[in-house]
Amino acid sequence: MAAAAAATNCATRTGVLQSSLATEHKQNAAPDSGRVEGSLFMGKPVGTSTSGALDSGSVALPADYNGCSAVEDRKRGNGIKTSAVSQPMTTTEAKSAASGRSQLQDSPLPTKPTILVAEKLDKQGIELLKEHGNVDCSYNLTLKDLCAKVSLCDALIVRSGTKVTREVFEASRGRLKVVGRAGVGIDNVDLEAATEAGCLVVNAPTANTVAAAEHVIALMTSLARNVAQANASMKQGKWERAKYTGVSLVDKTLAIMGFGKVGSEVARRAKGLGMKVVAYDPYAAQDRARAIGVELVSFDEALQTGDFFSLNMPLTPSTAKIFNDSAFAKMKGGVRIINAARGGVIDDDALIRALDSGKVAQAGLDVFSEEPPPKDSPLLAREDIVVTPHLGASTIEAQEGVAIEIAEAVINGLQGTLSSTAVNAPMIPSDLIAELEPYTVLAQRLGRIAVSLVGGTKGIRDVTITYRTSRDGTDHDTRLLRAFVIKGLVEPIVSDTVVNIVNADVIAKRRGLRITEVRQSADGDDDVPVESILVQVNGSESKFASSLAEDGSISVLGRVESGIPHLMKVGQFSVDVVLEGGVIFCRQRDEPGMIGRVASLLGSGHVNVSFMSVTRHRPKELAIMAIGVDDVPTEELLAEISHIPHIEEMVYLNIN
Ligand SMILES: NC(=O)c1ccc[n+]([C@@H]2O[C@H](COP(=O)([O-])OP(=O)(O)OC[C@H]3O[C@@H](n4cnc5c(N)ncnc54)[C@H](O)[C@@H]3O)[C@@H](O)[C@H]2O)c1
Ligand SMILES: O=C(O)[C@H](O)COP(=O)(O)O
Repeated sequence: MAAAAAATNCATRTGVLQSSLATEHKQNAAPDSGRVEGSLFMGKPVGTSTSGALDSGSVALPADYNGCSAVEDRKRGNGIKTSAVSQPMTTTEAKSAASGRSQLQDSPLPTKPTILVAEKLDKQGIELLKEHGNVDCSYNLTLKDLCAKVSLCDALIVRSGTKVTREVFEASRGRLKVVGRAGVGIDNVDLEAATEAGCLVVNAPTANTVAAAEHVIALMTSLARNVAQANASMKQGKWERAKYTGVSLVDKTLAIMGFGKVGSEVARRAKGLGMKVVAYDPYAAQDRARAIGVELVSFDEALQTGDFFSLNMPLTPSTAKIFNDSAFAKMKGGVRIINAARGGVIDDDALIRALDSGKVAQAGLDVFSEEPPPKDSPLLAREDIVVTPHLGASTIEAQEGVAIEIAEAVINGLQGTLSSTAVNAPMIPSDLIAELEPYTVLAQRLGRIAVSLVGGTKGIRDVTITYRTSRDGTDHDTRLLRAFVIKGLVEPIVSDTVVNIVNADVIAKRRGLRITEVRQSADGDDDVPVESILVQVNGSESKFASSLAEDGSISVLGRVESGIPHLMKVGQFSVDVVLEGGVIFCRQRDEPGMIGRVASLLGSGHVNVSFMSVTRHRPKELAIMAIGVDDVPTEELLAEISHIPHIEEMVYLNIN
C-alpha cells in the first residue's frame, strides 16, 4: 500500500482507536498485583526482584549500536530531540522470532550439524545421530585436539572420561550448541561455562541405573565372599579356604548413602538378599523410601548402623570427601564400603587409615578421584580393596539405552527443543512451550523496543516485566518469557552474544541488568496464558519522551491477538500496532491534516505503510501516531517528517 493511501487506511482504523482506549481502561483497572512465585532459571529464586547478585553495574548503551542509525534533529524552537533508531535483524533471527519455536538458538545450523562423539557410544546411538548430522567419532583426544575440533562442531557427546572445561567452551567460540553426557554424572562438564556460553547440557540419567545398581550388588557380594581375592590366590596356585572365609549378607544392615535412582535400585536388590536397608539422603521423600521398606536416617545414624555401605550420591561441593576420618570414626568396626558413585566422595588417605585400623574391613571401588588412578596408588596395591575400572554403567543393555537416550536429547537440543534431561536449562513442559510460542515473540519484541527507546547516558540497569494473567501463580511459569524479554533487551546492544533460555539470566546478571517480575491478576479467560506483557525500563533516559510512563519508566505494553504480537501502549499513550517490521512513532499536536502530511511524505519516499493508529488524550491536544512501514525510511525522509510543523518528536524503530 502506498503512503498516499495511508490516510484512508487510517480512517479504517477507527475501530483500532476505540479498542485501544478500551484496552487502556481495562489495563487501568485496579490490579491485584503480586510478585511472581516460582523458581528462577537454574534453581535461583525467581520472581521477586533478582536483586543483590543482579544489582551491580549498568549497561552503557553506545550512541549508535548494532548498526542502528540515530538521527538527532532538534525541533525548531521546542528543543525536543527527534531520533530514528533502526535495528536490523538477520533473516534467520526474524524467522525464528516469528515462529517463536527455538528456545535455544537463533543462528542457523548447517543443514546437517556436526556432532563430535568423543567417547565410545553404542552403534544404535551413532546411527540415530547420523540421521540428523555429520558424526565425527574421535576418541582419546588431547585437550588441544578437542579444543580444535569443537570450534567446528555443533554438538559434543562424552562419557565420564572427557573433561569438558571452560577452555573447551571458549575454544568453540559459540559454535557448540549442545553437550551430551552419555550417562548420569555431569561432574566432568563445567556447567557454569556451558551456561555462560549458551550451550545446552543434556545427560542420559536413567538408562544405566540398573547396571550401576547391579554392579554395586556384584561388588558387595564379592567383598562379602572374597571372590576377587580368592580368584587371584587360586590363579597363583594356592588353595586358601580358611583365609577366604566370608561374611553373610542376610540380616546385615546396608546403609545407602544417596537414595536416588541407583540407591533405590540397590535397596530393592539388597532387600531381596535379606538385608536390612537404611538410607541417608536429606532430599529423598520418606514415602518413596517407605514404599520399598527403607528407613531414612541421619548421616550419623547411617554411619553408626551400617555393616555395609553403598555410596550413591553425586560428587558436589557438599559431598566431596564426605567419607573422611571423622565419618570413618563413627562407624562400627569391620564395615565394608562400596563406592560406585564418584571417587571424590571418599578421602582416599582416610580410607587407607581406616583399613589399617580395622574400622573398615574391605572396600569395593568402581570409581576414583583420578581416573585411571596412578599406577602406584595405594588403592591398587591392597588386597582388602577390590577395584573395577568404572564399570558400573558398562553393560551391553545399559550402553544401548544410554546411547539412544543421549542421541535423542542431543538431536532435540540441536533442533532447538528443550529436552527433559536438560541439565542447565529449565525443564519447561513441551505443551507449555508450544502454548507460549507467540508470547515469546511478543516478549522479545517488547524487550527490543524498550531498549531501542533508551537514550542519554544513564544506560539500562533496571527492568520490570509485568505479566497480566488470569492464571493463578502456580500455573504461571515465566522463565521462557523472561528469557525472551532479556534476549530482546540484550542482543541489540551486544555483539557476538546469542541469548537463549540457557544463558539469559546469566547474561542479564553479567551485564548488571536487574530484572524484576510482577504478576498482575486479570479476570479474563484462563485459556489465555498471558493477557499482556508490560516491559518497563526504570531510571533510564528515553529518546522519545512520550515513551515515559507516569512513573518515569520507559514503558511498552503488548499483547497477543490471534497469535500475532501487538503493541498496545507506549508510555501513557494507547496504540495498536502489529509488532512487525518498522514503526514510526510521532507525537504531534492534534491538528487537521497531520496524518495526510506524514502519509504523503512516506509515499513520496516509496515507503509502504502497513497500518496507522492515532490516539490522543483530548481533541486539539497531544496525539500519538504509530505508523507501520514495510520499507526502511531513509534518514533524510525521517528528518523531513520530523520537520513537519506540530510534530514534536518522532522515533523510527525496526521491531523485528
Ligand atoms: N559407576 C558408574 O558407572 C555409575 C553409573 C551410574 C551412576 N553413577 C553415579 O552414581 C551417583 C548416583 O546416580 P543416580 O543416577 O542415582 O543419581 P540420582 O540423582 O538419581 O541420585 C543421587 C541422590 O543423591 C542425593 N544426594 C545429593 N546430595 C546428597 C548429600 N549431600 N547427601 C546424601 N545424598 C545426597 C540426591 O538427593 C539423590 O537422591 C552419581 O554420582 C552418578 O554419577 C555411577
Ligand atoms: O555417571 C555415570 O553415568 C556413570 O559414572 C557412567 O559413566 P561412563 O559413562 O563413563 O561409564
